[in-house]
Order: sequence, then C-alpha cells, then structure tokens
Amino acid sequence: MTSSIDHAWTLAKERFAQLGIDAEAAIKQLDTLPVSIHCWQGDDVAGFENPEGGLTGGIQATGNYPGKARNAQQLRADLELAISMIPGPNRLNLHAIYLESDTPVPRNEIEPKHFTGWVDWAKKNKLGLDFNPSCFSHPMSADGFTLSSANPEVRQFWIEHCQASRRVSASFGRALGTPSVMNIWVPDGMKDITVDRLAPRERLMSALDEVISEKFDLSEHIDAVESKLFGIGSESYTVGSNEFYLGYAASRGTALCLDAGHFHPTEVISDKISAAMLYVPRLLLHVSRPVRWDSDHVVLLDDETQAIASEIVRHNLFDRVHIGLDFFDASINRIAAWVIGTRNMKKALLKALLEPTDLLKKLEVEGDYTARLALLEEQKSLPWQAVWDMYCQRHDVPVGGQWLDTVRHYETSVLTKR
Ligand SMILES: C[C@H](O)[C@H](O)[C@@H](O)C(=O)CO
Ligand SMILES: [Mn+2]
Repeated sequence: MTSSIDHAWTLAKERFAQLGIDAEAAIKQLDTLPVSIHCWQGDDVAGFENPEGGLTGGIQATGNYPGKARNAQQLRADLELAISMIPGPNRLNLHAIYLESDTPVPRNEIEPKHFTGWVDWAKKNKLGLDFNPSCFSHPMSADGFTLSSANPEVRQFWIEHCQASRRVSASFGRALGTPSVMNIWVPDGMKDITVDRLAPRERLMSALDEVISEKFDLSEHIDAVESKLFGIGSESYTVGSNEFYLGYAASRGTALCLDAGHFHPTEVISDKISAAMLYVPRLLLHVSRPVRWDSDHVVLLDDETQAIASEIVRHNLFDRVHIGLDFFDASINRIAAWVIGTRNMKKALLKALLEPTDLLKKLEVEGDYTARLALLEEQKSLPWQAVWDMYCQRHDVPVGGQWLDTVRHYETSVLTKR
C-alpha cells in the first residue's frame, strides 16, 4: 500500500518537475553535503580536561537544563541518539579539550593518541572528524591573550598547542580518509580603550605563521581562521577581527571561518560568502543564531539560514564551503538542540537545491525583477516538505516531530539519572 509520504512525494516530484526541477537529483546532491556537528553543544563547552573549571574566553552557555554529558561515553551516546534523528551525511567537530586521558595532559603536549577513542567511534559511525585547538578556559589565557600575548612564554605555549592540534587534526584526516578542517579561534582582546591596536595583531600574524609552518597535505588537514567582533570582557578590541583574518586567509591560502554571530547585528554572513570566495580558497561556516549578541542560540529555519544555504547552492560552492554549526544552549534539552539545529541546516540546503535558480538568474539578467520576486515568493509554498519527508524516510530517521518522543524517553531514562 502506498503510504501518505510516498503519495505526497510523487505529487511533489511532479510539481517541481513542472518548474524544471529534478527533486530526485536534489536529494542526491544533499547526500553529498555533510554538516559538521559541534560536540560542545552536548556539555556547554566544558570538555574533559577540567570540566569543573569555568568557561572563559568571553563566551557563555546560559541555562541549567539537567543531564549534560560529563564524560566521553555520555557525550558519544548523546551524539549517537541525535545523529540517529538527522538524515544524511554528518561530521563531528571536536575541540582539543575533549581529549581522553587518565593523567593530565598539558595542552601543548596533546597527541593523536589522546583522541583514538573519538577516531574509533567516528569510524564505527561513518563520520568525518574536524578539530579545534582550545585557546580558552585555561590559566595561560587568564589575562585575555593567547597567540597575540605580549608575554613570549604565553605566546609560545599557545603556538605549541596549535601546532600540536594540527598534528592531531592531520591524524584524523589520515585515519578517516577525509580532511579534518581545523579552525583556529583565539579570544584575544581588551575590555577597554586600547592604545596599541597594531602590536597584538603583528604578534598574532607571526604566531599564526609559526603555527601553520609545518606542511600537511590538503587531503588530510585544512587550516581555517575565525574572526570575531567582540566577546564578554573584550568589548573594545578584538585582535582577530574580520579584516585581520580576511587578509590572513587570503595571503596565506587558509580557509576563512565566518561565524554568523561574529558581526554587527545587521551584518549577515550570507552576503559575505560570495565576496570572500573571490579571495580565499575555502570557507568554513559556523552557522549559529545571534540574538542581540553572539548568543549562540539554536539554528532556525529562518531567512538567514536559508540565505546561507542558497549562497552555497546558487554558486555551486559545494567543494569550497565546509558547513559547520556553532551554538550551545544549556536552557533546553541538549540533544534536541542538536537535532533541531542540524535538521534546520539540512532543510535549508534542500530548499535551496529545489530552487529554479537558472530561471531566476535569467529573469534577473533580463531585468524582470517583478517576475523574480513573484517566483521567489511563490516557491516558498512549493511542497519541499514532502521531499524532506521522503529524504528522512530513505535515511530511516523520523519524518516529522516524532523524534521528540525518543528524546523525551531518553531524557527520563538516561539524562535525569546523571
Ligand atoms: C566554542 C566556540 O564557540 C568556538 O570555538 C568559536 O568558534 C567561537 O565562535 C567563539 O565565539
Ligand atoms: Mn564560532
């Protein structure tokens, strides 16, 4: 018997075909676009190095929802549940503080062996891994500076941490056969009026040059650098600003990381993609949702998420844009947060893949802006949701909101007992 999902899919396929869109091809393309899920939503960016220590670096996870993961086994179990409800290919994005070791490991001495548990797990779950040095929540970052510190000892420590992180990242790429994108974000900045805004940037530039001096094949490791506007306690000056890192990535050939929460409130990263792509080889996206500030709310299927996805699809940037997520909400069920945010990113990609882009571009070139707007608005009510349901069904993940029942059951049976 034909199910309602199959029936809706057949009708949707016909409807899209009338506009010259191949829904089957859209689904196939979506299957080539992994989303890198960030591990840190699962435990409020605590990590396993010193989970009781405070989160520093000017970022904050607010909320006290019960059941956060407290060790690697719990975090992996939570991730497995989330991933079982997200259709299509995924990656896992790890921070260095999620290492596993029986004895304390100084950050500048981390090695691939401290992450073998993650690599084995990634293999078993068919996931690629991405990586991040963790330049925060540490006594050596206590005065707000790391790679740009005026203190040579502090600077050297973080250079060594980032160098060690690159070796870990490359080991992921070799073990899993897919390059690990390693993103460098440093919180360096000042709370108040800064007199010498140049010297820290000079130091950051030369420290980064030291960090990336060891050569790795792009098939195993990709460097990315992430800018920021401000952080809590560094409101007046951020060393690694947008201009700093755009110039750095363009001149050194690294990827540029654009975080949706790291710009002025009316600036959007969707509009930066086409501009930056003319100068940098690759982009890493940290898709997030800033509410008034870099609040890292869960990603919605909103206009900006859609615009980000549409930019990737419209300009065929599939091989040059790495899609990552960056939010950490401790006020709701953390597994639900992963599921909601990641499904939304994928829904936006699917909707973009179902757009009659060639026709829209033709109308634009011809100056028919009336038809362009009419078509853009009409397509919002095309039956993309039936295509999404079929995509979920084929990947054997819950089709609609039923996934929440599974999360609720896990909450009662596992999370509340932690
Ligand atoms: C954990 C951080 O959010 C992350 O490393 C960084 O990407 C960031 O966005 C800091 O604001
Ligand atoms: Mn980020």
